[in-house]
Amino acid sequence: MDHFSYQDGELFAENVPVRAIAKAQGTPCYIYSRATLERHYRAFDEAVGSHPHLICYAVKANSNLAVLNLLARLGSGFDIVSGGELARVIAAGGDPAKVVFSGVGKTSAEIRQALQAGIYCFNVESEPELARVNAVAGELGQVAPVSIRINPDVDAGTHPYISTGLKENKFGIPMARAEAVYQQAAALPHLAIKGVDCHIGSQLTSLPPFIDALDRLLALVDRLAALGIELSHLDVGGGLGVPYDKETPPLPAEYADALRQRLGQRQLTLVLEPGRAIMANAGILVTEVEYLKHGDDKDFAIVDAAMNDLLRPSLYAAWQAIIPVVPRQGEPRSYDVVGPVCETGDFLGKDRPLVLAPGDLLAVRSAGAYGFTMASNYNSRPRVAEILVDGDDHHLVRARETVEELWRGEQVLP
Ligand SMILES: Cc1ncc(COP(=O)(O)O)c(C=O)c1O
Ligand SMILES: N[C@@H](CCCC[NH3+])C(=O)O
Repeated sequence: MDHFSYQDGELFAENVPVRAIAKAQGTPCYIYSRATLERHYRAFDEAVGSHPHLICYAVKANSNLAVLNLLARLGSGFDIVSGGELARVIAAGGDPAKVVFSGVGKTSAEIRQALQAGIYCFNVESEPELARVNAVAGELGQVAPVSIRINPDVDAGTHPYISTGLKENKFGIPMARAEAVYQQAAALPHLAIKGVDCHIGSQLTSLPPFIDALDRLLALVDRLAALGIELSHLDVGGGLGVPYDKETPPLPAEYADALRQRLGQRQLTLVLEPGRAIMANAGILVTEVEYLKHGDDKDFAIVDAAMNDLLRPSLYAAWQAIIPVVPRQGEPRSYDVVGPVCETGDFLGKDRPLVLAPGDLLAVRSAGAYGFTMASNYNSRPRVAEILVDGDDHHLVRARETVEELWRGEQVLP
């Protein structure tokens, strides 16, 4: 359930007609629902319940400051993958002491920034990174909290570009090296071992891969304890999928129950890094039909949003529902919904049965995660506005870029 629904023949975001927002703010625009994102966060938090836990929302899914601020106010921690994301979390009022730092390519400057901010833990992804974190912490006279990200070699059964827990993927340290790397970490003076981490991929729609990975991690926790290395937390990453179409992923409650059962009596703090499951269905992308073009083989609806605004369909052949903001009566035609960008791969959806006229508004659903954050300025297109709906109100939480902003910092030769 989300808070985008038809009432009186038109699409509403919570209690506000989408048409009114588009009129006030122009199109394309992203619209987020506060009620939906808060409900999703609480679903995770309540599902883990009394077991000690920290939910570290994956900032890459949607890093709008207003979104981060709402999550911070609910008590959320954050999973970051760059110094830029850390800066956004802090700017939004997030608590650095609830931040985990993932990613295979942390620079020395980013490690320094995170140590100075006082983050909860680094999820270390390689042996050279372990040495680097130790060295930077030493320069600062600090001890860095670390977990090792283990690559458990589990098939997440998702799109190959977003599968991260297989041996051939760049992420984490192979299980076969795990004990040796923990022993190295234990011997380094500027590291404090806190936990173990994994993240096997995104948009997972069934429990077994999560459970399989968790079981492998728990076995490692026991082997480490036998070596005298005690961990205080276990980070299972993110990855819980959402229904874009007919998928039936487990609900946060089922997912968290399954994790808790596996943990049994162990008092390891459970860290979760959900991104998509919190934000995807808390957002839509609204776009206007500019032209209808009827070819010999195809009908095209040319809209004002494009692959630079929402990349998922082009990049992963991802399917997202496209619905009219004000449905019309009539016989549907099968449209490819395409943008103005000069690429054949620029489409938001293919073969969509729709009744359309130029000027109509369409909403691409499930666009709250990996929508705006993956947007670019390709074709010199300014990034679009983001609006947050809160009950009867809507707030512009990021203004549409101006074309002048696109060349800020650029110069011609004197
Ligand atoms: C390390 C890490 N944690 C968390 C996430 C969030 O994943 P999702 O949005 O699928 O929950 C990702 C992205 O896949 C990730 O790479
Ligand atoms: N960007 C991806 C998810 C990747 C997750 C990042 N580790 C998507 O849109 O589905």
